[in-house]
Amino acid sequence: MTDTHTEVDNLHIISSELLPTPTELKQAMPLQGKAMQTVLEGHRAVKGILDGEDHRLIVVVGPCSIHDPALAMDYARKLQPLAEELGDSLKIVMRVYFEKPRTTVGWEGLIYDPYLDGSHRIADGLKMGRQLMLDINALGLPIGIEALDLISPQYLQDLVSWTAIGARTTESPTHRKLSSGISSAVGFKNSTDGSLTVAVNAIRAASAINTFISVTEEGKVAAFRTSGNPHCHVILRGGSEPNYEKPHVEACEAALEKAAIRPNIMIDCSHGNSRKQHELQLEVLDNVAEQIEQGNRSIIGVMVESHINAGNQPIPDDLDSIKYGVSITDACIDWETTEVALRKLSERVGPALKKRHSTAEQG
Ligand SMILES: O=C[C@H](O)[C@H](O)COP(=O)(O)O
Ligand SMILES: C=C(OP(=O)(O)O)C(=O)O
Repeated sequence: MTDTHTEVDNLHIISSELLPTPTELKQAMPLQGKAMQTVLEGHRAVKGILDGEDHRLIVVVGPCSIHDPALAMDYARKLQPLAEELGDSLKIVMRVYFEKPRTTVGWEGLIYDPYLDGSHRIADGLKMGRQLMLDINALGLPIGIEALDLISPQYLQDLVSWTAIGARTTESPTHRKLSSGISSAVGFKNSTDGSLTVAVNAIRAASAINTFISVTEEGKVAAFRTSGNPHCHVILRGGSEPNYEKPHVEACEAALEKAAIRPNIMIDCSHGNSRKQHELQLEVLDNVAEQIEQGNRSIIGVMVESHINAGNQPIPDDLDSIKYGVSITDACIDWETTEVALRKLSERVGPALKKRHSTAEQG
């Protein structure tokens, strides 16, 4: 502790460890070449969809959490050709979630605990995370994350094409301020109890000018002033009951219109909407496709939790016995199911998306 330490502060701090600065990490692992092009194109496409200039549907798909970079690359190598194949109708963004918000306690993701053993080697987690994000972007596959920690974006956010604020933090003023300065589009989930108002309020807050305290890329504390993020949208993820069907979507449209916010809605097929049963994501996806076929104009994207193999597993005591390609957080659908589901989605919504775009242009 420093010499400003008194007998009444830091009572519960056991230790602290300096981390590399964001500049140090970025200089060692710079964003350049194809990876840079992927992020630029990812921003452009996602924002174009939210602005109604690009007819496609955003599909944020991938593991609930990343626990093994090599495995994440195996998944990315499967997803990238599919993203290219379906690129006329779907803008596929890989879920690369490595900060996990827990309801109480549990493994907190690759950045906070990269070795899955409670050692919390954050410096290694940041390095592993940045390298993985560079590698996925270098394949031409854009990345979506959940922004949970308020400082880690300085290390990683340049690699992100779409950002979520989770159900547990949408009401948090500091996450709203952070979002107002994030360069990518940001989706706000409804809260875990199903409340939509917090997400609508979050968009209002994040699109406004804000000031917040954080660290600079050189690791100094600074007050950051933001211009507000014009590309925010709602994510309906269900609560105690699902909220993806037409009446929920219409209620969400009305709430957004009342708040003078462009009605852009993403449907999370997982979480409360699947009642945490991974196979039920397919029913949600079918329902969304039907809504779009029937003329829905506000659904701009879907989220799907998918991995190489289905289901989930607890983290075993013996880490060598962890099952390959299976989630260690929420259960996911497997790759084969994902591939079929996304092809079917593309086939079903492709013509309807083009039609809604051309009628919007005429109108
Ligand atoms: O998406 C993952 C989980 O739903 C979220 O992190 C909460 O997990 P928990 O309720 O298992 O802690
Ligand atoms: C934690 C997540 O979702 P939610 O915030 O909706 O619970 C998630 O998408 O990983």
